[in-house]
Amino acid sequence: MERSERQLYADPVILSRTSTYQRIVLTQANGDVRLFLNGNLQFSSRDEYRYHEALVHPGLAAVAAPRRALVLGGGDGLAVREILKDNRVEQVTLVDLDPLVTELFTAHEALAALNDHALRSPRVTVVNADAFVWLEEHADRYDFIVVDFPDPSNYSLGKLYTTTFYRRLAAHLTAGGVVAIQSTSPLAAREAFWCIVATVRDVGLHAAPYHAAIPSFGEWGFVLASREPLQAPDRFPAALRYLTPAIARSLFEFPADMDAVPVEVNRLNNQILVQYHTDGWSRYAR
Ligand SMILES: NCCCCNCCCNCCCN
Repeated sequence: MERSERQLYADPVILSRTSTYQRIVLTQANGDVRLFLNGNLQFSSRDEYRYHEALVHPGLAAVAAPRRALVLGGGDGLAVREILKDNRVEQVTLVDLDPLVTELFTAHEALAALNDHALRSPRVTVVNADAFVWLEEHADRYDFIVVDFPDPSNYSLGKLYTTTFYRRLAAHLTAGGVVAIQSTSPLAAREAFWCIVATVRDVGLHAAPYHAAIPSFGEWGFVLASREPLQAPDRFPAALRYLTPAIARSLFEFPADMDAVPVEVNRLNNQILVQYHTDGWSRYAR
């Protein structure tokens, strides 16, 4: 790694690799491990439990009998770790583009420890493929689907937030199934967040937006998509550090500064992307 690249990261770099798809960098300082893909933060080990509990458990708790789960993106295995806490789930399929990421989080002892060795579980199957193509080429249905991609900051990622993608997702849902989507920041990227909500609704799914405070990310947003409106969650696995049913219910309330704004729908031929700015706020752009 060149000195100029090292200077991009606040903490010492402990691992850097270039895969076919992206630059993968891990930093560590005072026990805080951070993953960056193409320079964009994906998690901080100090607070990732908040993000992954919020991403997984409200949606999973809303499924009556979740036997089969699918995770798209999330090659770090942290969302899979959360799903495995629910004993009702028998099988999890993880589809992540980059074999180098899933290998690192399976075989590198310190990294696999972060996901409780979830990717080595006999309940988990890891597939390395482009989720956009994989959904079109496979027919299986799932009770619970997690969408954990990086934010839609370029054309290749933007296609994973379009009506085309959400229609493909809907075709893989069982009748009472639920999709949980990481949806960028409703505060720092307000239009991009509500664009995801509008795009899910445009394909005929119910969308339940919610948000959580993740110190390393800021205020963060998620969307539950389903065929029928969902009941509020009333039960979670015992081993959580952040969520309780009462806290989860409060996350579905939006204060005025994050509330819905008029937005367009994101289509494959009209992508709305997030542009990061150095002031920490993002813009909504084409
Ligand atoms: N303020 C910058 C925050 C950037 C957060 N980027 C979102 C990453 C979403 N995917 C995370 C993958 C973790 N399993």
